[in-house]
Amino acid sequence: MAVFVFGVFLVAFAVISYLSQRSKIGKSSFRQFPGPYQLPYIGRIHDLPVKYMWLKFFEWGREYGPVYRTSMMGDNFIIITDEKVAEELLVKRAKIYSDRPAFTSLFDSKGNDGPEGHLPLLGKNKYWSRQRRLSHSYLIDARNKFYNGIMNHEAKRFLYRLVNDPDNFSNHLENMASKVACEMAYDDSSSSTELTQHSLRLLTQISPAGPITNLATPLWNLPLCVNPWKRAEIKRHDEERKFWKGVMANARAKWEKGESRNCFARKYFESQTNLSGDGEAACVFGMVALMSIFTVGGPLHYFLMAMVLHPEWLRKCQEEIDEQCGGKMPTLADCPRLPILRSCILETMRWRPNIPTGVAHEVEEDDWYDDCFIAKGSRILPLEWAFLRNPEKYPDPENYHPERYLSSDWPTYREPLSIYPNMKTFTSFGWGQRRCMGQSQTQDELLIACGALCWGYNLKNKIDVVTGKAIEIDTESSNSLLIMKPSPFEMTFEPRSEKRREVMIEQWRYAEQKDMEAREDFLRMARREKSFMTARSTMLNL
Ligand code: HEM
Repeated sequence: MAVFVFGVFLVAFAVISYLSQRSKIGKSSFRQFPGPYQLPYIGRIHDLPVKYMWLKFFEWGREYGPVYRTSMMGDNFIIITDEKVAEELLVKRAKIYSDRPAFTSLFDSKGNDGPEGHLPLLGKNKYWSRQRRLSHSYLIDARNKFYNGIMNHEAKRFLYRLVNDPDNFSNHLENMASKVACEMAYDDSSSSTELTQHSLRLLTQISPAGPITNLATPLWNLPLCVNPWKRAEIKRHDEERKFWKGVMANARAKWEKGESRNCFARKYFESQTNLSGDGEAACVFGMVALMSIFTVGGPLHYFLMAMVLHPEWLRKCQEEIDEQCGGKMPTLADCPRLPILRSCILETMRWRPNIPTGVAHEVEEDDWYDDCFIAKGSRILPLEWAFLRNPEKYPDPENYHPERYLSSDWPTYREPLSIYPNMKTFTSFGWGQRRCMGQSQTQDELLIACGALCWGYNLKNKIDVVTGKAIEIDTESSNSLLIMKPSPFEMTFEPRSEKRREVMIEQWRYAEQKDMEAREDFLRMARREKSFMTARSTMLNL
């Protein structure tokens, strides 16, 4: 019976959406964008591979031009493959191009029913606007006041872990990013592993390669008793909220005892905000923390890969660091003197972009571009993979060329090298009012982490013990989630010298000891102050 009802529903839905699409387009005397022939309702969903979907979009871009249309399951898509068009629509016309499309396999992803959602996925509503403003100001504050120390500390831990357990590098680098995020949000990194797990579950849930309901969207509306996807999402959703609210409650308890150091939670408890309460704040900080794991982890994986494949660039980074940082691990203060390192990082992110499909915006009103009609509700996809493979801006785009930022022979070269290249205008961070808020954090964290890796290690292919030959790395194989990460690969981390190995061990032991002492000193002071305040108020009440 359920299958019959579902079948009727599907057919009715297909007919209605086909007719409404036709009537809308028919109403307009304007041209339509070119694009592949669309089948009623399903559009071209059958052409889109779940794996590496961006490659198909890229191929269509070559066939149909810089802006083309397609559709899937009743949703219209406008795919942009030229950054000038993205600039025109998503930045200059941001007023109507800053909404987000709904994610079918999440409950109320746009936040129409309340504020406790996922900030990057919220529609353009009052919750998004206040949460964005708040997190933006907290991230700036963290950059100015305290995250440098956290990043340095975690980079030292990372290098130390690689000395002892190099084969597990992928987990170590994600854990480093997660610990930085947890410290920034809660002054407590003990939940970093759990945060990473929640990140992966959410990322899977919203990616085309996740549950089938992301593509076969009508399945999401089946009754709960025959809907395993919705039941799984209820579980994931509840566990995620329980986790976020749990860490927030711990942060509040710590703050109430006066034992919380600089972090987002403390700033929130101490200031007036227009959030609705701890529940909303828990979601904002949880989400910002969660956003920083795979976004930083992906480029770090690819940086390692690039350095193994291009030892000449590793050597150049090492020479630059040795000359400019006085034999020490680089810090943010060294950034202006490290253009080669910055170029290698940026080129890594161009060569293997983190979010290759880009993140879709939704247009709120009917609009026209170049005489072509864009219907209200269309999803606008700025195809990042295509922007970063534009041969005019990035000659020989398939290959790794950090020199494109270092030599005036290349179109992307810009002076002074103490400032450029940087990530400020890099398209990967999105567009207009929805542009990423983590760009500075990414730039700083990658500089510290990649700088530390080059300073500490020679990065090489792993040698097969049987054949004695180098194990090749497949640079094209990756996950197919919204945030890209390479398929597992092997490599060798060889300390640059025995002395450097000892320094990496010693500097972590020292940093760990100092961190423990700083925490204990802070606690001692906090407790002393608290007992002083208690005694004072008792005296005043006498
Ligand atoms: C390589 C690193 C990163 C890349 C490539 C990246 C990319 C993006 C992109 C493409 C968007 C959507 C922009 C749009 O809709 O036009 C976005 C949004 C966002 N990013 Fe990032 N991101 C990165 C790192 C981070 C980090 C570390 C954080 C954490 C602080 C972060 C927090 C956010 C937030 C909160 C949004 C939502 C903005 C909104 O919807 O208003 N991102 N990011």
